[in-house]
Amino acid sequence: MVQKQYRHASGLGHAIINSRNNARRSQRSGQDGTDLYHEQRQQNSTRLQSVTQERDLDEFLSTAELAGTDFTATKLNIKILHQDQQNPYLLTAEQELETSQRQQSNRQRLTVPRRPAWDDTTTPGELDRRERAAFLEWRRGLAELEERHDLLLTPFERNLEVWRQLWRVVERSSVVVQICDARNPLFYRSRDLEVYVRQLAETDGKDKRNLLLINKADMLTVRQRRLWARYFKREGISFAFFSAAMAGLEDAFAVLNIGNVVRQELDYEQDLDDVTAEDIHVLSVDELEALFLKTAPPTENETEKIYIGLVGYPNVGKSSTINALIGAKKVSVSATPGKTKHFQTIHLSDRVVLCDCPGLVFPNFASTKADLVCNGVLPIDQLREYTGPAALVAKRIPKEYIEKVYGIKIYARPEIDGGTGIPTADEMLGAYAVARGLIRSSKGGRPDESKAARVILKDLVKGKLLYCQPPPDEDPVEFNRATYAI
Ligand SMILES: Nc1nc2c(ncn2[C@@H]2O[C@H](COP(=O)(O)OP(=O)(O)OP(=O)(O)O)[C@@H](O)[C@H]2O)c(=O)[nH]1
Repeated sequence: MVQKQYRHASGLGHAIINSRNNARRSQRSGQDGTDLYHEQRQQNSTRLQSVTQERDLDEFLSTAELAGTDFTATKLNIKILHQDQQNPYLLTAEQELETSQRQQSNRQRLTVPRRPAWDDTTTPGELDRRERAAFLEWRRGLAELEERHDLLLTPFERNLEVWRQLWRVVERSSVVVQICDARNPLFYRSRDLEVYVRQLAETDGKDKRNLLLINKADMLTVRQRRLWARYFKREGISFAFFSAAMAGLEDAFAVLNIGNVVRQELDYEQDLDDVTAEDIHVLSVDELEALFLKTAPPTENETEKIYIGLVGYPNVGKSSTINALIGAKKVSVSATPGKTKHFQTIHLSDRVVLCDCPGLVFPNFASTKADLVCNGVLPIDQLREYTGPAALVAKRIPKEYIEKVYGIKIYARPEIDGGTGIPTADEMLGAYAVARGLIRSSKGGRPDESKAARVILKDLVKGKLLYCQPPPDEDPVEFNRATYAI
């Protein structure tokens, strides 16, 4: 029993014993026992460094068995974190890096299905068979990517009929507009669709162009638009900012752009110098229509119609954009994903015809399910595991901002008590549930965190709680600072 206790305490015990022995050894090594200066120095240096000490410390960290406690050592600073500070459904910084490297090396496998080749001799039956076979092959490739490489993908469209609609839109259009949500443009962009558009242009011999329309630009600050504009320009991506919500509200819309000029001067930054006021201008509907015409490849004559394909994930605002363009409610707008079911053509003017594709989720990488929920591609009402997405909200959006939006107070375990100062999912949800009186009757009146999560996550997706993802290599905290300072 005694032995067992001794073994159990070996890490910490050894660290202490070694340190005592070191001290004794150093005392003994003094020739005459009077060299106090050297002794002190030796003791001091033992305290401040070193290899031996690190070894003892490592041993301590790797063998300590304090239940519910995790250790992180940063240089000479040791932080003791409670395990509940790291949500098991989120990735650690190391895992994030590792996942992102794996994603990078498999990026070219995120394809959209291609329509197989056909000509006048192909019968409809034969084409149907080929399309099904090609589609199955494509699905197999993505399934393999998910399973063998352990990569999480968006819940991409698995209905061949929807992809057939996309094929028709892309074949028909001379400009393919991918509409993205400004809060995370790259998440909603399919690079491979752009490749497909270029390939089709080559095989069909009819020029086609790509355009990325960053909708919901009203959710971005001027600086955020500038950083994105710089990124897109450097990447050679044709882009434009738009706000379907503001398009009809002239005063609010004007503020978006007048604000630009004033604030642009105020927050002048050298490295954003190559971004012009035009690059970050939020287009009016007339300007958007003019951009479609300008982007389209030259036509043989002035009367030839130009087909503009509008493509995008559910809920990025395709219907709102079309409504803004046509200026009348001919297309219904809804907050429910997946409303637009069929490819429809809308004659905007004598020259411009819009081809509206059903909203569809492209294959793209995601780091966690929580990330998918926060980007609005997994339905919140059917959510069972809500702590991951809630923890992501609490991690990304400063506590003070959440408190202000809801008029609540959130307790977060302070750093001195092993916390991070950032609320955990439970701390944030508990505070919200208590403040709103969301109580679980079946659990003896305990706060209903699941209901709280649903409300908060829906507010995030709607933009009431605002978080914007920065371009690659930009710091998210810095990127969102102005939003949370208001
Ligand atoms: N803040 C803001 N919200 C917008 C904007 N455009 C659309 N929305 C909102 O985003 C939600 C989805 O808009 P829709 O136009 O229905 O989206 P959709 O892409 O047509 O969706 P599907 O029909 O499912 O394909 C609605 O709640 C809109 O009010 C915008 O420019 N700014």
